[in-house]
Amino acid sequence: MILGQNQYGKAENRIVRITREGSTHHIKDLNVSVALTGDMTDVHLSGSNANVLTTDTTKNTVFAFAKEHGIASAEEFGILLARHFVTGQPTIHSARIRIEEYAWERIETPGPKRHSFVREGRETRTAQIRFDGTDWEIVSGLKDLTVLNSTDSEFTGYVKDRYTTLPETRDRVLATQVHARWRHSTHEADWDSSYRQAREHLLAAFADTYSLSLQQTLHRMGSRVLENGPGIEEIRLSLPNRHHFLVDLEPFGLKNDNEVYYAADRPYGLIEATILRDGAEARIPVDMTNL
Ligand SMILES: O=c1[nH]c(=O)c2[nH]c(=O)[nH]c2[nH]1
Repeated sequence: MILGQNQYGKAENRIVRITREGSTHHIKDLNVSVALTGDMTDVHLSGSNANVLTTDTTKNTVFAFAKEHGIASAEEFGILLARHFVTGQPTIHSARIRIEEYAWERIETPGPKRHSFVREGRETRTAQIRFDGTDWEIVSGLKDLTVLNSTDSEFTGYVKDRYTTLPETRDRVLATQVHARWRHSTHEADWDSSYRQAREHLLAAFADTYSLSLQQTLHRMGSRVLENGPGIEEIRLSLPNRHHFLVDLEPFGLKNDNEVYYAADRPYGLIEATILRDGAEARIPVDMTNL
C-alpha cells in the first residue's frame, strides 16, 4: 500500500479577540482551521509520533498568537501562523490556514460606552396571523439576531451544590442569538415601523443593561419593547447563552487580560421567558421552535 496525500491539524478554532481602548472595544471573531503536511509517513505506517506537532499545540498556538500579535486581518493572522508552523518545525513542510471571519457592527448608544455589537447579516423576520372570522391574532417576531457585550456583564451569587464548578465572574462576555415573538392587540398597524421599533428597543436594552444575568437582560429587553410599543400585549424571548470562555494562556507565559476567548457552540444555556402587559393573557406558545 502507498500512503497518499495526508494532512492534519485542529479545525474550527472559534476565537474571539477583544481589544479595549478605554470604553471603546473592538472585536475580531474568527473560525480558524489549521492543516499541516510534512514527514508524516512514520505516524501513519509505524505509529511513531516523533514528527508530530500535535493538533492540540496548533490550537494553543492560534489562541496564543491572538494574544501576542493581535488580529489585524484574517490574512495577516493566517500568514503569521503558517510561517510559524513551517519555519518552526523541521518535520512540517507546509501549512494551510483557513479562516472564516464573522463581521460585527457596533450598536450605537448615547453615552461613552462602546462595547455592544450586533452580528452583520440580517436576522430573519417572522410573522404569524390567525383569523377565525371574528378575532385576529397577529404575532410578529425575529430570530437569529446575534448580539454581544464585551463587558458590563457579571454572574455571581448563584446556588452552589456539590456539582457546581462555575467560577463567579464580575466581567464576562455576554452573547446571545435573540429569538423573539411579540403579539399585537390590533390587526391594523404600520407593521414595518412597528418591527423596526421593536428590533431597535431589543438592541438598545441589550446594550444599555448592566447585566447581572441573562435572565435580567431578557426581562429588560422584553419590558422595553412593551414600554415603547403600546400595541404590543405580550413578548416571548428565547435567548441561548453563547458562552465565551477565557482561554488560559498562563502555560505559555502570557496573561489573558480579558482579551482572548474561546466561543463555544454547545452546550449553551437557554434562557426563556414571556413578559406581559398587566392584565394580558399569555397566548404565545412556550415552545417557539416551530413557527
Ligand atoms: O446569565 C446566566 N444565567 C444563568 O442561569 C447561568 N447559568 C450559568 O451557568 N451561567 C449563567 N449565566
